[in-house]
Amino acid sequence: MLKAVILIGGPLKGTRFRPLSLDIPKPLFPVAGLPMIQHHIEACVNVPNLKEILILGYYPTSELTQFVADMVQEYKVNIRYLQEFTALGTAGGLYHFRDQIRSGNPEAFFVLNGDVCADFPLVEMLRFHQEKKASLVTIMATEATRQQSVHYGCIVQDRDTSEVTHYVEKPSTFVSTLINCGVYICSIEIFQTFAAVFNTRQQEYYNDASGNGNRKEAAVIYLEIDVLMPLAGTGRVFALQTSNWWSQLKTAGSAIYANRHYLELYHSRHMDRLAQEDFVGEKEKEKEKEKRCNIIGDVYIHPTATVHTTATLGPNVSIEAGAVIGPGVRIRESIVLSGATILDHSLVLHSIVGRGSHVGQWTRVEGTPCDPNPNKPFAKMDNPPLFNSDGRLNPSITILGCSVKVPSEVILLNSIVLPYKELTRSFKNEIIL
Ligand SMILES: Nc1nc2c(ncn2[C@@H]2O[C@H](COP(=O)(O)OP(=O)(O)O[C@H]3O[C@H](CO)[C@@H](O)[C@H](O)[C@@H]3O)[C@@H](O)[C@H]2O)c(=O)[nH]1
Repeated sequence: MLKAVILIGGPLKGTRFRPLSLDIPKPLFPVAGLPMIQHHIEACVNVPNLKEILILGYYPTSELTQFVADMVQEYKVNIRYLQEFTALGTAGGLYHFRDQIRSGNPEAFFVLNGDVCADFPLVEMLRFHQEKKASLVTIMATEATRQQSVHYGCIVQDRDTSEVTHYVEKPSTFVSTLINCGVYICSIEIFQTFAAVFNTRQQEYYNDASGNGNRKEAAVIYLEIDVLMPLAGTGRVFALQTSNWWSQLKTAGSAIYANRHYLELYHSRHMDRLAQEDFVGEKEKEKEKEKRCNIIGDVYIHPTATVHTTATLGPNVSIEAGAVIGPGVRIRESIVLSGATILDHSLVLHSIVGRGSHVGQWTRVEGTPCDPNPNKPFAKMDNPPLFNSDGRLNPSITILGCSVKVPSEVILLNSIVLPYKELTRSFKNEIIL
């Protein structure tokens, strides 16, 4: 039997996702029509013999209750949210909730960072992990560019055995272009390693009574620094390199990128989720066309959204529940959240329109894509800071927080608008507080 753990962190961790994480916990932000971590859950339920999914974080339980209930209903699998009493690090929660993870005697469990998106090769990882009899942990790994690799966990691997011989978490100088994707499968014996780290921590904690404020919280354990780094080179950690699509999902800009890739994955797994003509039977096609808007490429439209027949959506657009899209509207590479309204003939490009926001007529809402450099093989998304060194806003996607009002006939370019703001004019490269 197998289990899976999804690490979602807590409210303070989602700061780069503001203003979108102000009204919804970041792990529940919808990408391609599903809350971000529902994609993880879907990948997990497709693994044969996986009996339980535990979501670990330090968000208040009330923020996850409805989501967990919906997931249990949808996938008919045990799913629970376990709240850490404080941020315990990427392995502190695994150790703290060890009894819940070990109950039922699983042979192994997956650990997935909640802030990555991917075509998760979980079944392949399981097979690989089972072949490597000595393995305590198998890491999903991918190739990055030399420059970008240092922002990730870097892996040196024996090419013949796939053993991880050296591991450095976010090194200050180049180590390897093979990086940790934040997705693992662990044998149950890993808890002995966690226990050893925990006990050492306890000792350090009680030995350091200096009161100088440097005392580390005894229960905090980082999987990467406290477990993977010391285990590398002992023959107990392996890495499975994948060429599947993978990215971090740290910023709102990366949500647009993730949206595009998850929509693309629906081609092979969930054609029913894509608003396309292909899957309408020949006979119905003409009838359907009459009431459908114009769809270009991959588009997701929630069944409760209303889209005017003269609107044109796509490619790579998600329209969430209850959104209203007026006549002649054009939307590309964007996410329109629930209850938002886009009035007649407006244009939305590379943007996220927040929950319940309102965009007037003949208005242009436009951002700059933050895609990986297409000319560099293995390039990942950059996660640039909000401001560059001259104090200027780095061009990024345009984001409207929840319940923002944008008037008719204005242009909003590369801007971030905080929730509940009523704009009265055009803005360019600004954060509107
Ligand atoms: N439950 C819980 N989850 C946590 C905690 N701290 C972080 N997490 C979750 O663990 C994941 C990774 O945490 P970060 O601290 O943000 O690490 P990172 O910078 O993303 O780096 C990690 O992921 C990279 C791949 O995306 C890796 O390359 C890198 O080695 C490392 O594992 C995120 O989903 C985050 O929400 C915690 O205290 N408790």
